Parts: sequence; C-alpha cells; structure tokens
Amino acid sequence: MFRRLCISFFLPVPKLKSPVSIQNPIIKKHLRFQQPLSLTPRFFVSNITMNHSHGAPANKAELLRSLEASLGHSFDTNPICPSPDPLIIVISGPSGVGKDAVIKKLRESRDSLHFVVTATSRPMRPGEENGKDYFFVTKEEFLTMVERNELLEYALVYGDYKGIPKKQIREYMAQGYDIVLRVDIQGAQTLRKILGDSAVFVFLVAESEMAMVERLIERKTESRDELLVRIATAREEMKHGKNFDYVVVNAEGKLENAVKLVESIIDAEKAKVRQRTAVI
Ligand SMILES: Nc1ncnc2c1ncn2[C@@H]1O[C@H](COP(=O)(O)OP(=O)(O)OP(=O)(O)O)[C@@H](O)[C@H]1O
Repeated sequence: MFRRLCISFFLPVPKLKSPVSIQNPIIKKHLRFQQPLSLTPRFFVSNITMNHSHGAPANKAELLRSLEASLGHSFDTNPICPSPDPLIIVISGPSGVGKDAVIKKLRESRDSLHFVVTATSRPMRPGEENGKDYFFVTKEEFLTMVERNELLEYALVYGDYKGIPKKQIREYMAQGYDIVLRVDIQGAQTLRKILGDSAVFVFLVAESEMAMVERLIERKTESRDELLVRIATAREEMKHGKNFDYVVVNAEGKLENAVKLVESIIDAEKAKVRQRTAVI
C-alpha cells in the first residue's frame, strides 16, 4: 500500500487546463481518490482572494484550509517515505588495496555506520585495544561461540580464528545503524551465500597490480616471502570481482575519491524503492 503511495507520488501529474475533461483517462486515474467529478470540480470553485499580479493566493494558510475542505480531508504531515532499512555493507578486496584506509576515512565522515569489530583467537599485538581493533578471545571461547551459533561467519586465518559476532550486528541494526563488514574475499563469498542480495557487496581494487604491490611494499608489514604469497593470492582473488555488486577503484593518491564513491553507493542503496532487508 505504502509502495503504491510512493510510486504514485512520483508519477507525473498532468497539468490541468480548465475546463477538466473527465474523458481523459490519465486525469481520471489521478483523480480517483477525489470527490466524484462534476464538470466543474469543487476545488476549482474558490472564494479565496488571489494576488492578481502573480496568480498566487493572498493567504497560504487560508488556501490550505480551503483545499482541505474541498478535498474532505486534511493533508498528511507524516513522512511520505518511511526511514530506510538498516543496510549491511560488505567491503572486500585483495590484500593491500586499501580496505582499512577506506574504512578509516568512512569512520571519520559517517557516524550512522557501525564498523563491526571481529572476534579473534589471535593474541593481542602491542598498540591494539580489546573491543576496538578486535574482540580478543581464547581459542576455547571462540569455539564455544561457534557451537552456540553466535557467529555470522568465521574462518581460520594463518592458524587463528576470526569471526563476525551476530549479536553486535543485531544490536546496532536495532538502533538504526548501517553495518560495515570488512572481510577478505573468501569471507565475502561466504557472506554472499548467507546474506544473498540482502547486503551490498563492494569490491575494492587498486588501479593496477603494480600499484597494489607498491602499496604493500611501502606498508612494510610483510616479508619478501609473505609478499609473494599475498600477490599470488590477490591474482586469484581478482577473479571473484563479478560476485560483487559494485567495484570501487582506489587509485594512488585518490583515497578521497574512493571513499566518496563508497558513500555514494550507500546513499543510492538507502534511496532504493526496493530495499535490501537483511535478517541476522
Ligand atoms: N589511494 C591510496 N593511495 C596511496 N596509498 C594508499 C591508498 N589507499 C591505501 N593506501 C596505503 O596502502 C597501504 C595498504 O592499505 P590498507 O592497509 O588499507 O590495505 P588493506 O586492503 O586493508 O590490506 P590488508 O587486507 O592486507 O589488511 C597502506 O599503507 C595505506 O595507507
């Protein structure tokens, strides 16, 4: 019912040239909720004083009341469209494309987003904060969460478990937040199977393989051998781009553009008539 209301709101309403032709099917359709039409519809009869120089009413409030009286009901002040559903945004891409960098900027610019904190069984590194970077749990605690079906998705990454707690997503969605999940490509594939089209999947890429490798080198967090593994993995991962909804190029020195594009994707998704509705 509401969708019909929204759609009809956006339909072009034909300009009525008096006198009204009730033979015109388009006019008939658009006036189907009005009073039965007579050749001289009631709302054409007005005793409101008009400003003759501009054809505008002398008194807006008075004209509103008169229109309401003619239509037989008052105008609705409720929002035409309800608030959009909370959205789940999955951001993924090969290692070193800039997922963390994009998310860091998004965090600064949008406070309507909740960035899910992953649970991990890996030990805390210096400078990391429990509950901010990860939820650090023991392997036993992690496996208990798995048993209790508390994780949306989990994986064993280089000997450590990583998983997405469902409770956190539910709590923030209930408060109206949009949810951002940052996962590797395998994680995105698993989430696609679980969430289908109910979430939006964004594939982040560098402008070229060279740019991506240079970025990884400059980051100085991997050894030469680790770099070789990451590059080989990235080559495989690039083939999965077609399973995503959007691809965003994070070009060298153009981080802001990539962030803006992700923001536009979120805005466009929120304005969709047919919303994605994720149930966790
Ligand atoms: N548009 C850009 N231009 C230049 N440098 C960038 C850009 N985007 C990210 N970087 C830099 O590239 C490096 C890799 O980025 P980041 O750590 O965000 O990648 P990632 O995709 O999260 O990697 P991983 O999956 O391995 O954690 C970082 O040093 C980051 O500051």
